[in-house]
Amino acid sequence: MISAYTGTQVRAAEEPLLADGLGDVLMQRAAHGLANAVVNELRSRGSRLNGARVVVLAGKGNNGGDGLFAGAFLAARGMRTTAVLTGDAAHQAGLAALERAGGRVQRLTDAGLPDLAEEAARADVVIDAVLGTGAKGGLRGSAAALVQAVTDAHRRGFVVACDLPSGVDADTGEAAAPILPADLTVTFGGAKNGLLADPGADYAGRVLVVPIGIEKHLPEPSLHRLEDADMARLLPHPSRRAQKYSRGVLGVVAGSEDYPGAAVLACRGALAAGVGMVRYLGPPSVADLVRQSCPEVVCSTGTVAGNRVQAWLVGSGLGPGDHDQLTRARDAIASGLPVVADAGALPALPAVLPPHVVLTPHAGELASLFQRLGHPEDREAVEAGTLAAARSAAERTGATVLLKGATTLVAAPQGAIFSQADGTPWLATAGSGDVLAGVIGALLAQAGDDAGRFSELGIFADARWAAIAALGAALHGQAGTAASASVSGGPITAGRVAEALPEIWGKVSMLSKYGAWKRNSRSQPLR
Ligand SMILES: NC(=O)C1=CN([C@@H]2O[C@H](COP(=O)(O)OP(=O)(O)OC[C@H]3O[C@@H](n4cnc5c(N)ncnc54)[C@H](O)[C@@H]3O)[C@@H](O)[C@H]2O)[C@@H](O)CC1
Ligand SMILES: [K+]
Repeated sequence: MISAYTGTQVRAAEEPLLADGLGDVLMQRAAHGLANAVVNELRSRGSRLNGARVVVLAGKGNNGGDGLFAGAFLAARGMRTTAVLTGDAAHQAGLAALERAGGRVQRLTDAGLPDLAEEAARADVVIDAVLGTGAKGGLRGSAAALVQAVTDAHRRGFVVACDLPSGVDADTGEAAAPILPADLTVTFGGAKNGLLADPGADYAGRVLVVPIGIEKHLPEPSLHRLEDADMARLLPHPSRRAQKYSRGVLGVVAGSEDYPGAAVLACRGALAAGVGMVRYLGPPSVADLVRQSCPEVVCSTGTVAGNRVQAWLVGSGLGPGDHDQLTRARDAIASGLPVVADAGALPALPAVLPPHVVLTPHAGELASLFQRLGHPEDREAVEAGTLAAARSAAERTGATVLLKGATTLVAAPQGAIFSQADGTPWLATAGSGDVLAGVIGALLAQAGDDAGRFSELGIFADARWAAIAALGAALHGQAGTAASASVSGGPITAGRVAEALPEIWGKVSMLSKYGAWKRNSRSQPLR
């Protein structure tokens, strides 16, 4: 599991070491990690180290200090290193080290700005060390103008952000333009929340965490990302004596005369995600289409109360006029069973919900939900602060909220947050969300009552609903990526995502089987 922290949490973890006079040591470790990452990146690109041109944009705080010391390491390895001091001051020891190692120092002035921007654009590596966790707001003045000019220029090299791209808020992922998009962010002590939430993640590139010795002082992380090994442990597996009912039955209330395909795609997503059985409830014409497309699904026009299931999926492909379907959606919520509530169900639900209801809005739907709750926010505001929006929606509704996007965030009402970014932009295609709802519904039906499986990973009680939704987002994202890879990175349809999912499930599960094999391989043979 990848853990992330607010800037404040990381700074608090540094405190005991700073109190012991180890501030310089921490900075050396950070700078060394940064310089190593630059060297590795140059090597992996087949570039020569000796003579490589490095430009360090250095602010006046400790982030600039990290950048200057890293520049000193690189200059000592024979790289032509220039530090551009963007503020009215600079970290003195870092500056001295850089100069001792043979680096050049330039102070940023309005007159010199075009030449310095040109030098950065021509460099093999630009290190962005202007602002770190101590920043208040974004870049200003000539530093902002320089970063804008370097961003606009046709660059030949790559950009490495020191701790985080300057202008990204470490705690929230909010982005104050201009920001130099990084190819790689080297972050110290622990990942920052803002690197794993949009829009900050847009600027971070790959994220590398460099340990600096504060790790044992870090508190509980404020954000988690499931990795394959976690997924392997969380994915349900049928017991030897399983039968279809014991494996979990999902009831699906989706699709309408106007959007019948949503029902089919939701059912296909659920069937691909290991559920024992899918029961579909909806209008006769949609039920007919579901029967033809997915003969495995048991269809009826009945009521929620008349169908025995372990979880419900409601809302995909429903409009405000679909009264019978919306009544079923509300009945499903009232049943007390786990529910994934998507799309058309979102405006029709009670204002206060339990954590085992998982809402799956995109940014526009979340903005509408806020308006309905009397807290007007527009889509742009949600997109500008996805972490805060997801968290606030979960707090206000009491439900688990999954906010769809390039980075999908899942917020539990008690505060746990998961961030998954396993997908491809090709997943932004009609019907993709219906498949996702199906996958999450299937997981709720199979794993909802298995709290122990989650507590083994330190995910307790009501946070498990968020973990299930994050697991669904990860499977769906990986399936989309695999589907696109199977057509050499080309476009995909939602149906292909469902088709690709069982193999992703199998591959991820092999990780846990491999773990079991390793354990067995150390034990005595049976005969
Ligand atoms: N505290 C420590 O011991 C360590 C800190 N580290 C580095 O230090 C960074 C944090 O350092 P600082 O607390 O000095 O903060 P920053 O380096 O993020 O910058 C804050 C400095 O810039 C000024 N400033 C704040 N907002 C600004 C803005 N919008 N525009 C222009 N100037 C602004 C502040 O007055 C302050 O001088 C981390 O991100 C990390 O890179 C690492 O060296 C590891 C150890
Ligand atoms: K930075």
